Amino acid sequence: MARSAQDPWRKGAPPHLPAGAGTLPPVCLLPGDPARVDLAAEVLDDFRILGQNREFRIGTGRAPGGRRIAVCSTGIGGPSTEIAVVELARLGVTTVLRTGGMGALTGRIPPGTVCAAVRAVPGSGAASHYPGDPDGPTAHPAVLTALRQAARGLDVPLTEISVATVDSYYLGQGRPLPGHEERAAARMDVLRGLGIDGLEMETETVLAVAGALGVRAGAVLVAHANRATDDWLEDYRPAQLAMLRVAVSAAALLSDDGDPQAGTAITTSTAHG
Ligand SMILES: O=P(O)(O)O[C@H]1O[C@H](CO)[C@@H](O)[C@H]1O
Ligand SMILES: O=c1cc[nH]c(=O)[nH]1
Repeated sequence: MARSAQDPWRKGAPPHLPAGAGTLPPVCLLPGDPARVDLAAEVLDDFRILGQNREFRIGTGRAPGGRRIAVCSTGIGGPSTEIAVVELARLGVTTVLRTGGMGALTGRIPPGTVCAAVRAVPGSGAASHYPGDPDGPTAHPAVLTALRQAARGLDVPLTEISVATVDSYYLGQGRPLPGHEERAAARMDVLRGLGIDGLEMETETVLAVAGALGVRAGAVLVAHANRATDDWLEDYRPAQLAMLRVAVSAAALLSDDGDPQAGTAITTSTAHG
C-alpha cells in the first residue's frame, strides 16, 4: 500500500526512527548525542543497538533489577527532538527522560554537576507549535520524584534547576562571533535576565511535545560548561556516566514494563511548581 504523505508510517514503522511496533519498552532515555546511546551500554546490561537513521540511534538494555529501558538520540535542537518524541509516543513509549548536557549560567553549578530540570523557559521554534503554559513546560511530577529517589539511592547530588532551551548554540547562547560581539553580549544580558540556571537545546521540546501527547517527561542534565566562570569540562565522560546512572535508575522506577506493581514506589508531588 502506498504511504500517506499526511501520515507516512508503513507497517507500524515510523518514517524516521529505526524501530517497529512492539519493539520498545515503555521508558526511553533521550540523549541529544548519538554517541551517548553507546555510552549507555556501560550502565545497562544486555545492551543492543536496534538501528540508526540520521541522528536517531536507538538501543535497549536492562537496568540493574532487570527492567528493559530504551535509549534514543534526538540530535541537536527542536525539529529532530519533536520527531523523536512524536514517533516514540506512537511506538508505545509512555515516559521519556532527556539525558543531556548544558551550559550553566550561575557559579553555583560547576561543570560536572548533575541537575534535574524542573522548568524550561520557551525558546524553541518546534515547541511553539504545541499547546502549553506560556511560561514554559514543567517536568512531570512522577519523573521528578523518580529522579530525586534515584539520585539519593546512588548518592549523586542532584541540583534542581530551570533552563532556557535555545535554537542556537552560538549567537543565541551569547557566544561572540567575529563582527557580532555586541549582539552576543546583548543576548547574554537577555539570557541572564531570565533568571534561569542553564542553557541547552532540547528540554523545552521534550517536555512540551510529550505533555501534549500524554507522555510523562523530564530531563536530567549535566553541566558541560559554565558561562559565569568560563569553565569547560574537558573530561566529560565521568559526569555523563553519573548522569546516565541516575537516569537509568529513575527509568527503572518509572517503568511499568508489564509488571502491575512497577512504579508504585513513586510518590507524586506537585511541589515543583
Ligand atoms: O548533550 P546533548 O544532549 O547532546 O545536548 C547539548 O549538546 C548540544 C550542543 O553541543 C545540544 O544538543 C545541547 O542541548
Ligand atoms: O554551553 C552549552 C553546553 C552544552 N549545550 C549547550 O547547548 N550549551
